[in-house]
Amino acid sequence: MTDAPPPAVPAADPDLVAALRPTTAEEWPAFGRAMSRVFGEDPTGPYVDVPRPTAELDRSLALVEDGFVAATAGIYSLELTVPGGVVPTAGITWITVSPTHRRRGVLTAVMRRQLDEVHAAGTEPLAALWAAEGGIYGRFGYAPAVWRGGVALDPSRARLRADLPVSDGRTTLVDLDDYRAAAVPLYERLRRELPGNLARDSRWWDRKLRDDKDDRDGFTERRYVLHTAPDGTVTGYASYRQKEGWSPRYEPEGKLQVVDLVAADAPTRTALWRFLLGHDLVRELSSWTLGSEDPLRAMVADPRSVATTPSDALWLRLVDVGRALAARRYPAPIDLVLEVRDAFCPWNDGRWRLTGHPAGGYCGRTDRDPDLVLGVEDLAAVYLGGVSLGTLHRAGRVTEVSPGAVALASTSFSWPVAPQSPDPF
Ligand SMILES: CC(=O)SCCNC(=O)CCNC(=O)[C@H](O)C(C)(C)COP(=O)(O)OP(=O)(O)OC[C@H]1O[C@@H](n2cnc3c(N)ncnc32)[C@H](O)[C@@H]1OP(=O)(O)O
Repeated sequence: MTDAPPPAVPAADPDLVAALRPTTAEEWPAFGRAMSRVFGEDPTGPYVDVPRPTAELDRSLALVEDGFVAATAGIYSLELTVPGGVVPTAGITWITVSPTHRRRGVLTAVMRRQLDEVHAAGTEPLAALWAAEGGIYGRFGYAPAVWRGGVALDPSRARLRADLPVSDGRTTLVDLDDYRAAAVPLYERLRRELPGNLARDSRWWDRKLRDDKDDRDGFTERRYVLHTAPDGTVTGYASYRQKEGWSPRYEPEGKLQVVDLVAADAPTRTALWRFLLGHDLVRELSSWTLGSEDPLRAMVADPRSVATTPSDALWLRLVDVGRALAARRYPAPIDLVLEVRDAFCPWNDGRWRLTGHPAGGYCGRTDRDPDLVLGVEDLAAVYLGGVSLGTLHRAGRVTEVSPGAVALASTSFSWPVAPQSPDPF
């Protein structure tokens, strides 16, 4: 067993931690503009002077000095699908520190305050975020748990396999109201099957379906399609946008972006892709929404016809190791002692006995000898089943103390369906 010292984690300045406080509705115009300034964008749209309906100001944090908003942070109360269940999750957002205040430990103070408060409240064993840069959050125990595919293909060359199951339903273009009416209940029925999905109430659907011209990057407004079985049941939906383009020799160079695609079964998935790939004049079909293990690559006749550029999507942090590990299911039985290194959240640091099986899990403190030694960010990476613990072991990040423990844990932490994250927040 190796006994390497925990990685150096910046200590938070207690005065900075104490100076952070929630923002208010009156302060929102300054708070929102401070965020826009740091992200390098001009604030536009209806939510410049008032917060979006999804905002939770009581969970926000601001550092205000002489009326100047020097730092911002927020948390959304989310519900995340994990292998075999759904788990209340703190969705970390709005993280900015003014260039006037950089590298003085303000972010570290924000992370300290957020994780302490989420831990103390005891209702959210996980925290999650989308990272602006890959180097920011690892030191605080976060790791990418969902990877997105970055799919691109030329529909004039990519062919679906001839042996895919064929739907006897219909794919139809619909308006936004009909799309929403059908998509909301279908997503609600399916979201628990796919780790990485988030619960969406009407505020989050409003947000997801907003289609501001400023956000289209020259593409059309969104088009909406439903797939309906012969008995009228809606079994899938997709939304997409297009951009016209021509080469100097007047050859088509159009683009099509798939914004969303949900299918209840394989024939529906085939029908939706057949529809999307059937667009003439398009030479590049792309999607940033599909997960890195999306079935599409297995559906085409030539796997090289689908190019992928995977990148990290949802980052996860186990706020409370015991409760987080007990909240998911394990496809193969596991009974191991994990020695977890967590320098930033010492309440997690130490030995945990994990007993898991397909119907659930239990995880509690133990003083037995460990079978595996790993960092809390390694547990975050494998938690949704999208990253193999065996790979982290081969990378030198996980230490195997009991022979066979890596193979067992790798199998038990996996999940038959790879995670996806269609909702950046
Ligand atoms: C979930 C989201 O909202 S993602 C959005 C994140 N926000 C942005 O990217 C906006 C632009 N950037 C910023 O606002 C700031 O630079 C932040 C928030 C990234 C960092 O804030 P700071 O207060 O400067 O960070 P802080 O001083 O606490 O730094 C803590 C440690 O992280 C490191 N760090 C900070 N930013 C970065 C970065 N972008 N990449 C790599 N390391 C970083 C620091 O070097 C420091 O490590 P050290 O102690 O070993 O030197």
